Amino acid sequence: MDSNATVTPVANLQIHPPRWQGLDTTWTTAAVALLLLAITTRFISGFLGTSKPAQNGSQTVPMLPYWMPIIGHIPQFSFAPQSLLNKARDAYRSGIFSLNLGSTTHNIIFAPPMGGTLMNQKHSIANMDSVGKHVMTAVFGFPKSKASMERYDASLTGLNTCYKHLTSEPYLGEMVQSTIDVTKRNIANLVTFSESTVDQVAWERTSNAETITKPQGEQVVEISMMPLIRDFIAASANPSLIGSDFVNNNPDFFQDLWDMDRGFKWLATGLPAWLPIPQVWKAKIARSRAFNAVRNFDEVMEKAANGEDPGQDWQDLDNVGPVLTQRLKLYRQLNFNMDERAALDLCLLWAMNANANMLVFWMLNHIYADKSLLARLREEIAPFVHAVQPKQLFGVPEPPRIDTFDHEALANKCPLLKSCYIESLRLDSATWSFRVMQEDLILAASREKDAEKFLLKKGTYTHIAHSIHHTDPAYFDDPQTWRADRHIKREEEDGEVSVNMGTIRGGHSMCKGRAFAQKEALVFTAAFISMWDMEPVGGGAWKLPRFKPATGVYTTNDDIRVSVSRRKGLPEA
Ligand code: HEM
Repeated sequence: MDSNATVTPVANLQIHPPRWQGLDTTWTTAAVALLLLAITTRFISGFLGTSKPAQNGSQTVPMLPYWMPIIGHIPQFSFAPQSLLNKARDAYRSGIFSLNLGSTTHNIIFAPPMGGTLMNQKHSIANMDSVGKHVMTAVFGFPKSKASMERYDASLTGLNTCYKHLTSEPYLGEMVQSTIDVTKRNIANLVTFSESTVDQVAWERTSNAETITKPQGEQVVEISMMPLIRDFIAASANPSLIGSDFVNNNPDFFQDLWDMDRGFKWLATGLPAWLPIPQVWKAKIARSRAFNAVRNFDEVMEKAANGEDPGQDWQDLDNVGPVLTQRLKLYRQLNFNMDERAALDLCLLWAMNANANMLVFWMLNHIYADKSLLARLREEIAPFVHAVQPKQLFGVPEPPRIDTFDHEALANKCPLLKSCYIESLRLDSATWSFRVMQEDLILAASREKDAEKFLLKKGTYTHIAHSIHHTDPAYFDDPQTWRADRHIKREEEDGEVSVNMGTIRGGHSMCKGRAFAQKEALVFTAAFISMWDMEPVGGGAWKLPRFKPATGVYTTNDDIRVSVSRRKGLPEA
């Protein structure tokens, strides 16, 4: 041993456990405590959550057991909602269960009879007013002042009355005809085969279009299908609601609307824009631009109503649709300011575009993925939608066009097309209806005399989760498969064919635009398949994009590149 080495006296040696070892013990204790808490909570919530007898022969709504006090089902509901809901659907066959979300009770209904009864309740029993107001202010920018809120309350009945201009004749027919007129003009230019973006149409520019000349000389356009369909429909349907001037004067409006829709839940949180959360400020910037565009439109409408010149960009205000012209009268009557008008109209524009455009996108995916279905649909609609190839004049090739378009026949004489629409409502959307219980309400699980009855307590929240019913194997055979003719019923005696929604609701039953939505979906689908062929870029089987949850109809993050070409073999005009 080195004589210079210092010797540590053994008696003074103190052994300190390393710092990490102390932490380890704390973690282990915490983990054991957490585990015990979870097991106890699971046991107690399982016991307390069972259905118990309640007033007038009813029983309480059973609650799914959970593992954590206070937060309850929030973790599973946030990260894997569909599997949580499907598991609960299979466990509670009466059609109702409840969840604990942050110590508030949320009843989830998936049996159609209970859903229907709840939706038909008066506002004094079940309503969504508080949520509606929150969404209107946080998402659409309605002013929060007391005076604005009072005007909002005062307008609700009038706003509802205005919706008759969206749902009934002759207004509905006028809107559908206006959409057809624009679509007939636009569909010939779904893709223009222009190499330069300057010469392309708006929906091509947002879809990254590339013109390709094939070895045989045929030209095709490779393009992103989702923005193509979504933006084409926006440009072609919205003039029927808000007039052609608004659509022409605001070429970027719909991009802002999509950004807003993408950030919908972030806007709904009400978080301020200065927080370093990109989704919040992106959605707020988009909302602010979209809001200003609509506000400008509302100012122009007011000017025109006062007999003033609205300016040279606004010379076609007479084609603004019936709902908004009717709303203008209400706004003036109730002295609405421009911010209030803009928020309400922005909400309507969002409702018109957020679901319907994507629904057509999904329908077209299923249809083009199956060549035999595409051929059967083309045959079915041919008598009612005449796509023709005009004769070549003076050596100049003329693009094909649609000559006649019978939308009544599409709805009444094309069962396969209509069944495709219902099938996409069933499987390509996850709509959700929501009510706050203002009073106790007893709901029967079915229409049978001795059906089970459930008590929905005042102060709880009730949701109708349509998608849980739509994928319920007890109602739909092989529920996850999209089947084009699933909703066609053929009478045994006379072979008469009918197509109806059956128990499919999709929240659609409460949607004020449902009549228009169905008509436009049939019109757009018929227009696309009559005029254009689509193949996946690079050939091979069609790959369906993956769903991304949205506020209703699913959207997708997948970029589906398709090769679009003119349909061959159209009859000569
Ligand atoms: C297939 C496409 C569509 C689907 C799946 C759909 C779905 C829905 C749903 C689930 C609601 C909420 C219902 C509730 O729980 O109270 C709703 C409301 C609404 N929808 Fe639609 N919608 C579609 C198309 C449209 C279109 C094209 C328009 C406009 C032309 C429209 C206008 C409205 C309006 C104004 C409301 C609000 C009603 C209110 O304030 O009570 N919707 N829609």
